[in-house]
Amino acid sequence: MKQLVVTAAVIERDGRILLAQRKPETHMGLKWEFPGGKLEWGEDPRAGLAREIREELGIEIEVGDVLEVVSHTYEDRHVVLMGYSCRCRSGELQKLDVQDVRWVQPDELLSYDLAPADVPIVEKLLRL
Ligand SMILES: Nc1nc2c([nH]c(=O)n2[C@H]2C[C@H](O)[C@@H](COP(=O)(O)OP(=O)(O)OP(=O)(O)O)O2)c(=O)[nH]1
Repeated sequence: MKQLVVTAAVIERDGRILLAQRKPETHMGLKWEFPGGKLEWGEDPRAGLAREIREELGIEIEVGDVLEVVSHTYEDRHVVLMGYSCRCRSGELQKLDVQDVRWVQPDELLSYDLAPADVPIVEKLLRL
């Protein structure tokens, strides 16, 4: 089984959180998640997360503290998912490598069809 280290951005703006929908042809296709992706070998996690967000959404973010770290085993892979609190710095949101995006009120996050590994991150967010 492969093991992936994945970073995810919990981006807050005006009290709402950004969710992204995965493209249909990917693992967990059409599930909603916090945008981000796999780290490259040797890459600093915050730099890797800023890179992924630039590539997927065309915006620059400020990556803050770790919100939660989740270990989740899917059928074919073990994912270590690191969720960071983030803010937008500049740029216009574009759907460069995501199916869709949505700014969501925190109390509505759990009504989305989330990637299962993301649920503990949402629960942590809701406890804060
Ligand atoms: N970016 C991101 N990925 C997540 C989250 N939750 C979660 O389980 N994942 C999983 C889905 C994927 O297996 C992996 C991230 O992979 P990715 O987004 O970089 O790339 P990918 O679809 O091309 O992956 P792959 O099929 O090529 O292995 O982590 C999340 O909140 N954000």
